[in-house]
Amino acid sequence: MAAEQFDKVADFLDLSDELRERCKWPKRLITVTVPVRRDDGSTELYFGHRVQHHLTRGPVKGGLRYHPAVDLGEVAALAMWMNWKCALMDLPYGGGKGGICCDPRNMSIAELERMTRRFTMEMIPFIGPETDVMAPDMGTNEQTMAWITDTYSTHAGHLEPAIVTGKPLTLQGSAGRTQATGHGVAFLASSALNKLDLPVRGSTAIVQGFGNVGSHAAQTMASYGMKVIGISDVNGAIWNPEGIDVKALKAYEIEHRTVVGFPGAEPVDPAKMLTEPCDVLAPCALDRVIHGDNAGQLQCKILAEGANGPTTPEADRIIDARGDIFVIPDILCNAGGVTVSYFEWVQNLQRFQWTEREVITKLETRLHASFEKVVGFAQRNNISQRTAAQAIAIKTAADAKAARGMFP
Ligand SMILES: NC(=O)C1=CN([C@@H]2O[C@H](COP(=O)(O)OP(=O)(O)OC[C@H]3O[C@@H](n4cnc5c(N)ncnc54)[C@H](O)[C@@H]3O)[C@@H](O)[C@H]2O)C=CC1
Ligand SMILES: O=C(O)CCC(=O)C(=O)O
Repeated sequence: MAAEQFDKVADFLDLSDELRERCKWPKRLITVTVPVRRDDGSTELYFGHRVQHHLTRGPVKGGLRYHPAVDLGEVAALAMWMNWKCALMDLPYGGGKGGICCDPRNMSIAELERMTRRFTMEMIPFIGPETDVMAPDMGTNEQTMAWITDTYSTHAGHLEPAIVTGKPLTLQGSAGRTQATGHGVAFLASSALNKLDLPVRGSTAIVQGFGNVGSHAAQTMASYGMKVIGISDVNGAIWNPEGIDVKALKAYEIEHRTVVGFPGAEPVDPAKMLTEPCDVLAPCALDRVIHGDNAGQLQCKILAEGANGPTTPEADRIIDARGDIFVIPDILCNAGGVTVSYFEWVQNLQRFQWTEREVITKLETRLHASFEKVVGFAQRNNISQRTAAQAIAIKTAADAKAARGMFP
């Protein structure tokens, strides 16, 4: 998907063959084996990957994912998208992504800690505040980042907070980082409603996924007065046409580790939920959930892509031909996370702390500017908003490569 999208945009930009090759292929692909002692005394081997797409514009930045579907190809695609996301948001970074093929839901906290520390040790030659700065993604969280900070800092002989972002506040994490991605999704969904002259208050939303991104997107949408009528997670989906009490759902989910069974809503088929009528559909979990078989049935006005890669190229073609859905493409829609990660890294390098209000204000200013840039570019060139976002980003990256010159 990432390569197909790239080729389309490279054609649009008329990139030279040399720049096309240099922009498309990742700089470094690293795979390590991670032996982990399980709690029962046995040892299991996991495969960990980190792909550093480009270092042309600065250190690479991007999350670390723990999921059974992780493989090198997936990580490479996610690293390429991170590259465009950072360029679109004008962050001084290239893109990177990492992952370990494992099922974190079937591992104890002690096993997760041992796996994270061993992976970090294997990565030490390749990461650093000026080369590669990881952050949370699916299946990882601020605790994972704390273990990475500790392992790296122990090796360095001093605390190195800028080695990762998305850390706990006690380890110089940034105010606002935990909610940043979901906040950005909701903020941009409300910007899109404004663009379409639809009222924000009382508009309806369906959110797939209730993890870091989905739960904060839903909570922020609810705080804007939007009605979140459907929410799903890996175990199932729930529905309430009057609007789900998202705060109460969060408390329920913390206790039960699922949204299923929440007393303030009815169960609904998770696949069918995606094609129900609503103003905003926000896929905030997996990739490729909007595909050739359901794109024609979508009844949303706005598709706010909180997840990375939720829409296949085939679905894109169907949505483009329909012309009645306002797409906020992933590299813009979920860029709130990496933007506040950048703020965290800057604060860490300066040994300085900003308030949550400062962080959120700076975040919204950047998101608003990029949103307007993408929507305007798409309109002027009569292209989709995904192609517009990627074109702006790929041109930025290609111009930086060209400015640095060709090979020595
Ligand atoms: N955490 C972050 O700051 C950022 C995350 N993203 C992307 O957002 C997406 C979600 O990431 P996080 O929220 O961090 O992960 P998470 O691990 O915190 O939550 C994932 C959620 O997806 C749900 N889920 C898994 N399989 C599902 C299925 N088949 N149907 C419905 N729900 C399902 C899980 O139950 C959980 O609620 C990923 O694509 C990630 O790459 C993008 C930008 C930043
Ligand atoms: O916060 C970051 O550095 C990266 C977040 C991420 O992995 C993403 O935007 O997909």
